[in-house]
This record gives sequence, structure tokens and C-alpha cells, in this order.
Amino acid sequence: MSAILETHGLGVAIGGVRILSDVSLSVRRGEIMAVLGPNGAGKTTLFNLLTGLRRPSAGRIVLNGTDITGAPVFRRARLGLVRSFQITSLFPSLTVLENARLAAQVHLGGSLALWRRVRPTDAAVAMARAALETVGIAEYADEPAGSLSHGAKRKLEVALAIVGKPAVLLLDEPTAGMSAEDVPELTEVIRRVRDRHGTTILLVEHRMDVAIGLADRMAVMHHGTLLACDTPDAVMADPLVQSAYLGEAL
Ligand SMILES: Nc1ncnc2c1ncn2[C@@H]1O[C@H](COP(=O)(O)OP(=O)(O)OP(=O)(O)O)[C@@H](O)[C@H]1O
Repeated sequence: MSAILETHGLGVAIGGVRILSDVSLSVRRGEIMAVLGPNGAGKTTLFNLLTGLRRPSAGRIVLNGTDITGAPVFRRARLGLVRSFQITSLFPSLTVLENARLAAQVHLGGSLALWRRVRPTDAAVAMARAALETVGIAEYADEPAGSLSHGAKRKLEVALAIVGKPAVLLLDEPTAGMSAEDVPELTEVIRRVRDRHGTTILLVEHRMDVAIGLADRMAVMHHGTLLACDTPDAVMADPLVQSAYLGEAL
């Protein structure tokens, strides 16, 4: 399988302190990869580099053969790399469908200028409905987004991100704040997105059990470096990973 997203020697230093060092990662087309690691390992920093919220001090990021190291967020999105929206970016008083339709409108090149009335297009509505169906919340299309349960809101976040069928979807702790019984449904949604659209999915995940059940491969970070990147079985058997999680000196 070929790589769709690669990092080469990524590093970040803040005030002379290295918080990420020499991270070289290769995400294969169509795989689900989970990024794990103890607190402070550098997961969020890596995620922010990939999404374009932070610039690296060293190294390169390549998407589908194009260097996107310094590319702004919107250009990455145009090239097919999209991160999930956060619940806080939903419009609670608009319906679920309207939220998804606005995301589709933006993808189609429209404006999200709320002071102007954005004319719904058939294409945007069709894209929105398809995304809601994929994540399994089509039945709530006409409900205000604010009235959804926490679990359904997380699904809506995913729907907003996939309206344009991105090549690569980045999910930042998709199960954060979810009750244990809601987690399997969301992981099923994530798997469905990959299976239906061939989307490559990279997610930061705290829950080891979720990562093991969902990911084709897991990348484990520790002290700002990439410790291991392999199948869940191989990673779990890796003594370096075991000692990182047990907090032993490396
Ligand atoms: N802006 C910053 N200034 C200084 N140090 C920072 C900054 N951002 C992150 N760090 C440090 O870099 C390290 C990695 O942080 P990061 O948030 O990427 O880790 P993480 O793996 O996402 O942790 P968590 O699981 O706790 O969210 C931590 O030691 C953190 O304190």
C-alpha cells in the first residue's frame, strides 16, 4: 500500500526546548492509524503540525506527493486533508441538516458569511444528507444540533468533516468525553467512513482499547519522539512501548 501522508524528521522547539524530535511517519492510503502515547508525549503537537495549526521547526510534511509543510489550513483541505470539527463549532440552534449543509457549502466554494444569506444548493443538501446517512444520524436531520446527545454530536462532527469526502481525515480524540457504552457506535462510524469512501484516517486516541480495536496500525509517541509504529499486536508486544506506559526509564 502506498503512503498518502508522510512526515520526514518533524521537529518542534519552543524557547530552545525540543517538544518533538525527528518524527518520521508514513500513513498508508486507506488505513486507520491511531496515535497514542502517555500525557505530554507530543500527540497534540504532531496533530497540530499535520492540520496546519502549528509550523515545525524542522522536517517536512508530504500529502499525496505534495509538500504541505507550510501550507495554510484551507490549502490542506483543498488537497484533501481535513480535520474533524469540534462540538464547539456546531451551530446549536440550526438543524443537524443545516449544519451539514453549511459545511458542504464551504466545501463547494461558497461563503460562510452569516451576515449574507447563503443560498442552499441542491448539491450541498445532497452532500449533507449523504454525510448524515454515513454517520447514522439522518433521522435527526431536522432537529436542532444543540438538542443532540453528546454521542450524536460527535457523529455530527464527523459528518461535517466528511461532506466533501476528504482523502485523509484527522480526528482529535474522537471518543473524548464519551461514556463507555457510546464508544462502540462511534468507532463503527469511523470504520464505515473508511470502508465506504476509502478515507485514510489518522486519530489521536487516549483509550488503548479503542485504538487496538479500530486501528490497522498504531503510532506510539513518548517524550516527543516516535517510539513504535506497527500493528496493534506488534506494538503491544514491544518492550519499549511497555516500559513507556509503565513509566520506566528508557
Ligand atoms: N506552547 C507550548 N509551550 C511550551 N511547551 C509546550 C507547548 N505546547 C506543548 N508543550 C509541551 O510539549 C509536550 C508535548 O505536548 P502535547 O500537548 O503535544 O502532548 P500530548 O501527547 O498531546 O499530551 P496529552 O495526552 O496530555 O494531551 C508537553 O511536555 C507540553 O508541556
